Amino acid sequence: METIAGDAHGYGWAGLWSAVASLIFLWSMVQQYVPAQLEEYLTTLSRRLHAAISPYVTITIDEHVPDSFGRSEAYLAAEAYLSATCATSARRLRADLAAGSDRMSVAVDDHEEVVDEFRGAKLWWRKTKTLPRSNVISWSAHEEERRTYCLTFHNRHRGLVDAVYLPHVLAEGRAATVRNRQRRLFTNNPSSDWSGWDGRVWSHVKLEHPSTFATLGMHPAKKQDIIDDLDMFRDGKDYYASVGKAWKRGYLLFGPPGTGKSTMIAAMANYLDYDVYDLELTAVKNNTELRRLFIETTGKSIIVIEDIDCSIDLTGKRKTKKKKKDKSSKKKKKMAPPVAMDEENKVTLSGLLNFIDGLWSACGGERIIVFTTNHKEKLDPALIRRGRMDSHIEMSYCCFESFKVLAKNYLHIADHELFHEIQQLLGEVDMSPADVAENLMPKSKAKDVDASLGKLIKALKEAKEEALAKASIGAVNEEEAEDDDEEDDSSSSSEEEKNGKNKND
Ligand SMILES: Nc1ncnc2c1ncn2[C@@H]1O[C@H](COP(=O)(O)OP(=O)(O)OP(=O)(O)O)[C@@H](O)[C@H]1O
Ligand SMILES: [Mg+2]
Repeated sequence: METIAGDAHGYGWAGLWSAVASLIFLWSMVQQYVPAQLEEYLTTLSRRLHAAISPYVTITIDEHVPDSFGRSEAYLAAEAYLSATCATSARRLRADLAAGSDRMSVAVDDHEEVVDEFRGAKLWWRKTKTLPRSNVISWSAHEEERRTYCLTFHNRHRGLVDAVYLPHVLAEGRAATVRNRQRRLFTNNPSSDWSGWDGRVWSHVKLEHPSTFATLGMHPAKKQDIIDDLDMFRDGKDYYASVGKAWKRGYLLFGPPGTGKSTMIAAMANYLDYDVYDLELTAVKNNTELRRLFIETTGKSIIVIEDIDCSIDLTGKRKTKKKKKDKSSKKKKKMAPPVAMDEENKVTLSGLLNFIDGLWSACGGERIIVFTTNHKEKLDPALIRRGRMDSHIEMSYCCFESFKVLAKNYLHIADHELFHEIQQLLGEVDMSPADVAENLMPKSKAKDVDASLGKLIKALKEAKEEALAKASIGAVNEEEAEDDDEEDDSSSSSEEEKNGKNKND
């Protein structure tokens, strides 16, 4: 009996399997040979029937939208929202490691359903995946599988979903994406690489600079002003919209080398949690390339052009129109690089101005633009006027307040008997925070505070002596120059007298 029953059972399973296999085979044949139009017609018909009898509404959000590269923003926001809010209720999840990231992101797996509740409404999210028709040859990876989120809810919640729930999903999803993202440091690729197989105009690495406002040596009041300014900007979306301004802000950081301009940019990026686009202008051939680079930046980013006075000729045409030929204009001409003549083959001042505040800056909000320079006076006033470079921040030589921050960073001390002497010396000598930091750096693992401070005092005294020596040499030279001038004057006047005499004669 047992054997027969076992046989009957076995035959039953085999029969079932062969039936299922035949059905699958039949379905694949039907899929292959039923014309696409008929399949579409049947789908539409079944949907209409369903809509006529069901009180539920379904909204679909596709992973890829036609005529656009990459995944749709709505899909990504929905995915991030579900991962952040209701993924824990899902039984099947999919973990992934985003390129260049350390963190695993977990999302709802294919064909999994999760339930969300919002203001008393129940909403069902289901992730579906459709495979391509087997007789369609696809060249693009994302055309092979199509994923879609289907949001289903009762018809009576339609108003709520349209007006409140979907904007909520978008906002929360975007916020979750920003929270989870690995911040990146982008640099522009030379345009010869833009036509490659991936055609990327920017390359990126992880942004891992440790600088923060806490470790930045600067006067506390000035630092607080900058932090307040950044807060205003970050939370100012509605304000900028209400005054009709693009949501962007320009900072000009100027000051001698080693005073912390680049360090400040990293601190800003860390504070705001923004990406950094380090734009190397010398690698950009013309204004068209500049526009393309700008268009391919994303929001929540800081676009940086370091040493703006050296990277490019930004003197514009204004200076060529000047015809004064006095001594000082000759000097200025020597300092400035040759003026761009061929606008098609060069980034020009007007191109950069467009980049900052023209049409191109309106193609997306929440961007900060930072220029750094050691020579503010060399820049065209049009480039740095308020409204373009809204805030001009001078990064100056190390003051006592900055020194205290550096001492805390490097030696973990807030006070010391040598501080008074250092305060006096810093009042008399110009030393950059970079040089002060270098002197404070302990020589060995065991921090010898006295030795480090002693080294700094020695360096400050040497710098003071050097400055005094330079000043006395300068004074001597000036005296000599004055004497020469006097001699010239007297000789020329005696010549004039002679000439006058001759003329009179
Ligand atoms: N204000 C500061 N606070 C803390 N560290 C600083 C500061 N300024 C300089 N440093 C230190 O000195 C180094 C050089 O500074 P940074 O590159 O920011 O100077 P910079 O102003 O950008 O100089 P450059 O004009 O040459 O580009 C930094 O790595 C940092 O360690
Ligand atoms: Mg720098």
